Amino acid sequence: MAVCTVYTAQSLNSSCSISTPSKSHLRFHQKQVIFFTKRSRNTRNHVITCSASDAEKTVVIGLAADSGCGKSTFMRRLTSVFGGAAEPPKGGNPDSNTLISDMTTVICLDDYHSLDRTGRKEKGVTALDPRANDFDLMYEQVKAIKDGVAVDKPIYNHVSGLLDPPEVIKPPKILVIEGLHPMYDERVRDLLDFSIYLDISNEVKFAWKIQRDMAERGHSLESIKASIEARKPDFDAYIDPQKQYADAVIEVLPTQLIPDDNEGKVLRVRLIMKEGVKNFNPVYLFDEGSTISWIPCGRKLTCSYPGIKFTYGPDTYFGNEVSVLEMDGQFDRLDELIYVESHLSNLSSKFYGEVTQQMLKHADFPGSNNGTGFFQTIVGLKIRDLYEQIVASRAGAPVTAAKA
Ligand SMILES: Nc1ncnc2c1ncn2[C@@H]1O[C@H](COP(=O)(O)OP(=O)(O)OP(=O)(O)O)[C@@H](O)[C@H]1O
Ligand SMILES: O=C(CO)[C@H](O)[C@H](O)COP(=O)(O)O
Repeated sequence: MAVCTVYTAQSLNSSCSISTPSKSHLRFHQKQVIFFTKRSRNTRNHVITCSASDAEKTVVIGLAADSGCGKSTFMRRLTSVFGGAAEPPKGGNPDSNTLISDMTTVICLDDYHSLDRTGRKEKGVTALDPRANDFDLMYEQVKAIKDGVAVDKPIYNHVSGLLDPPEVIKPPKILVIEGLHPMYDERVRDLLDFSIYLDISNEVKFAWKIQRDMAERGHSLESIKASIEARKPDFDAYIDPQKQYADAVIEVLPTQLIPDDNEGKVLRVRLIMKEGVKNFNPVYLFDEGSTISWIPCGRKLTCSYPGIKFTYGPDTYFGNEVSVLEMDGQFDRLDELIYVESHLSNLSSKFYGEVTQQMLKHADFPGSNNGTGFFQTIVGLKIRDLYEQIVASRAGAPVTAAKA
């Protein structure tokens, strides 16, 4: 008996084909709703390909980071740039990890855990281990969404530690896949139009974990230390290496402005931007390509100890040419951020002061007084610009026939 799945096409122009062992290659022109047999053990060798017209294809963004490293906060800043509030699917599983707004759908890759909490314990693997994740399904579903086809995505329930029944994800304008492994599998990586890695140094990760898990969740210092230590080998093996593939990396380190600081409160944040990425022009300070060091604490920016220092310049990162914008220190007054903003170029803002406006709007989010919030907001604007460029270039280009 064949297993049937309903795929709803986003676009009236979606073009689909199915190749089966018996009927070599059938093509469909999509009208509204299509019923297809899904590739399964019972329908061996059925391959279904279905794509929206190029102009309507979903733009896919990857955001990688370890747990507790600011992905949700970044996503809230990003969706705000697009103007809408993101909410879980209406009427769905209350423990869904998905967030939907007018323009964006954010899915959490934890939903592709193939082993639930008990399964991982029995097999002695962590959630970071590729063996605990279903990359084939992740690839098939992200590809389907990119091609304009809705999917039944599983849900990993963080409350129960179980895999819940799936939820339908319809193709949005922008799909963000966030989690531990968006750039781990080459097939998934190739689907990304832009990728970001949040690289939080161990010292800072520890400080944030203590703040959240001790203060907000009642965990003990020892248990937090033990959990970080237990994850570290797999983090080093499977998560950290993904940063080499990212188009932008936000690196968060302890400050260099306070000698031997180990509090992790004042941060040095580096925005590492790959050169030559399609539809992405790195931000620069004063003079593109030059090496600049700037302490803006004068008449226009209030700085208390230890002050603020910006640096900017070209560098290499995993063999790639990059531009790096760095901010060490923190802002005293967010409204004065406009002074810094006005010295940066290629921000992709739509009006003078947009970065400052976004920062003021979310002044209560973690990291709003330092480079984490500032650079996350800038990357949000760059993603909006990338999306608009992709859409504009598709609109200008002749519609290509879908490939089977
Ligand atoms: N920029 C920041 N500055 C200070 N603390 C931060 C910052 N970003 C995140 N945090 C701390 O880390 C915690 C986790 O942040 P967030 O929920 O955004 O991370 P996450 O990667 O989505 O976590 P998880 O994967 O566990 O859901 C926050 O509650 C806060 O304590
Ligand atoms: O690394 C993680 C990503 O968020 C989680 O630890 C993983 O998803 C397992 O979740 P839980 O601890 O709720 O079972």
